[in-house]
Amino acid sequence: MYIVQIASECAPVIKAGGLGDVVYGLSRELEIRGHGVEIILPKYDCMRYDHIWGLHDAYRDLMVPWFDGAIRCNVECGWVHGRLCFFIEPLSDDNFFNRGCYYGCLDDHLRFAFFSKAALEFLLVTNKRPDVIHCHDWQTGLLPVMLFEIYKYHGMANQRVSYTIHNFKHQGVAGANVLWATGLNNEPYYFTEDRLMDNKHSTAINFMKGGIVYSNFVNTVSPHHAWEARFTEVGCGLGKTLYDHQHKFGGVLNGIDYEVWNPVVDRYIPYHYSSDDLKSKTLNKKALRERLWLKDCDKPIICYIGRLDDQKGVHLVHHAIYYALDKKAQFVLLGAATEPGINSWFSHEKDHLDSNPDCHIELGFNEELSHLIYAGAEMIVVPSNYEPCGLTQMIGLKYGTVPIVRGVGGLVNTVFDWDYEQNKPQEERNGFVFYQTDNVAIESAIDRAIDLWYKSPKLFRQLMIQGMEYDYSWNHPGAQYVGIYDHIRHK
Ligand SMILES: Nc1ncnc2c1ncn2[C@@H]1O[C@H](COP(=O)(O)OP(=O)(O)O[C@H]2O[C@H](CO)[C@@H](O)[C@H](O)[C@H]2O)[C@@H](O)[C@H]1O
Repeated sequence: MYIVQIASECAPVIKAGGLGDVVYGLSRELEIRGHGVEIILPKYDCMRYDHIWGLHDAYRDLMVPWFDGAIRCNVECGWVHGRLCFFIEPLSDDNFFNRGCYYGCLDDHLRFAFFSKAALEFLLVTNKRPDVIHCHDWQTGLLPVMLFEIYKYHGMANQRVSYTIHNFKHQGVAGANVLWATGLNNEPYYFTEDRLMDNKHSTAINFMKGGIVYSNFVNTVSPHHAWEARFTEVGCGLGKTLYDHQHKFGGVLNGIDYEVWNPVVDRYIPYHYSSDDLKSKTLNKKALRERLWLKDCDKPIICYIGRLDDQKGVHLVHHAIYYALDKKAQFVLLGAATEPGINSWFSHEKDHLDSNPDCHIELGFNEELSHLIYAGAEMIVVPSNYEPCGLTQMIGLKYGTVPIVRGVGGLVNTVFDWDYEQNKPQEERNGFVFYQTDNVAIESAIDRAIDLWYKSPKLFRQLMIQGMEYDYSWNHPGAQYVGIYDHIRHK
């Protein structure tokens, strides 16, 4: 099959969070399975050019219709760790992707509507006719709308779209001007409940809803979150739309790329190790302490790695820091906040804890450091309010870093409580799970983990090894996506 992934991120060249990991890891798995894969991305000024090999012109002067005129684009292509990527660069005063950031601009809806339109134009004029176009998140939600309402009539009638939702919170809710910009000119036609009209604001359109309505198959990134999105408030207003389209909606658990996230081969950690040899994990712990100026002592290290965002349960992350320190553990946090309030809150905590020899707070995005933290820490907290899949607990498992998670979304599908899991025997349990959102809930899970570390080191070690032996690679999800592609191709 010939598959084109269209997304706003692809790790490690463009990565703000887990979306980037998934686009890269899934593409690699599909290639291993013998399929042809290309990836179309925006050409941001701030992407990691050092991860692109052989960047060169692929198409010049691509004219992309936009409002009453057109925007001229160049398309460049190069290899990102073996994956063929096309980067779209619009050349207009809008400067859509030359802003020193990936997201967070007031006109994000226009930036990514344009990107989706440009990606389709590029496929059209270069005669690329993929069997499946795989779109991701709200940024590309309008792409299937444009494909089936416009491009289908210009020679792209056989293309099918698979649409993956990584986060229901950000849906791309915008005014009608986007319709005019993208050539979806018939406003009354699109402004209906069964098409693009936002379920909460009847004067707005919703990109993600468009993706759900128009794509041939829609999925979110774990089976449990697929259920939550339909039946609870975490669908953020799209539950009814998902219900109406339930025949083509499901949950596919993400994988982890074990070429990138694997302590046996990880190129960012000083000591490689596997479940047979955990001594080298201790050497990484020492290296982590040296790097972050933490005291060398007989305490476990608990970490948090992730965006600092309401979704991630920042109040519990904050509480976990002080609670862990109180319970004779060290704490390392690596995170970036886009919201100014959360950013200044954690900056304040960083200043406050700066001289504490048991704690390090690193604010910002640092891919390399994240690998050393996964390798050096013994526990990772993931106290999310909601979590479509969650990659950090799966990476933690692979590195023998025991997850302490809140039982929501994909965390339910991947972490099984050492003490209380009913459906797995003791030798298949791999972490600690709590359910409520209050401090007491996370405290009791942290207590159980720290107690096991101090009082029963052999059992803690066994728990680490059990986690490392889980297979959360792309192997299984890769097969599921191929099944989906096959299904929609033959419909
Ligand atoms: N400051 C930092 N420095 C370095 N690395 C950092 C970092 N902050 C985060 N990361 C890395 O980014 C990734 C985050 O993965 P998450 O599963 O938490 O994704 P996120 O919530 O962004 O995405 C959404 O999409 C993913 C993919 O589908 C879903 O798993 C998830 O539930 C959903 O919310 C991990 O690889 C992590 O190591």
